[in-house]
Amino acid sequence: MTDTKRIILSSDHAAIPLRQTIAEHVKGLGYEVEDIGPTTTESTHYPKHGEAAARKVAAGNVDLGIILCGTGQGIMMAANKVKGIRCGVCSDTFSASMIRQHNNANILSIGARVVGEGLALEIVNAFLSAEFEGGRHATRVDMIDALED
Ligand SMILES: O=C(CO)[C@H](O)[C@H](O)COP(=O)(O)O
Repeated sequence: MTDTKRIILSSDHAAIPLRQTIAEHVKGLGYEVEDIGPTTTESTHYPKHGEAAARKVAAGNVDLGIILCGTGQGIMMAANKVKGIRCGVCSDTFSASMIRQHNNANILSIGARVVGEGLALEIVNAFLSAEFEGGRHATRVDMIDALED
């Protein structure tokens, strides 16, 4: 495990069982997990759940986030509207490593209607075990962040 300790999770109604499975998995890896729900399967709106997790990551209350909706796309779009957030949707382990190594992503988004549980856990492992490489990638990430100003 890297120095990263605190992980926040959120989702909409489409991803509750997978989110809870990921939360237990991440706890088992030794991370401190804050799962901000929701816990009922009542239909809800993914932008507010993406925003809630993103604001905590952006504020430095946690180190990284994992967010989910049906496709992972809508909640990613919402999270990326919060200043300081770099969130990517991943359906494969290579991308999950690369969004950390090259893009310094601070939130991973997963589509619960896209990937099965086994692959989702591998994606989470890849994201959490990768580290930002800096160097030329830092220049490019700085350029992304400058677009917020
Ligand atoms: O994937 C999503 C957003 O990108 C949502 O989970 C999805 O749109 C929810 O759909 P429904 O209300 O039909 O369950």
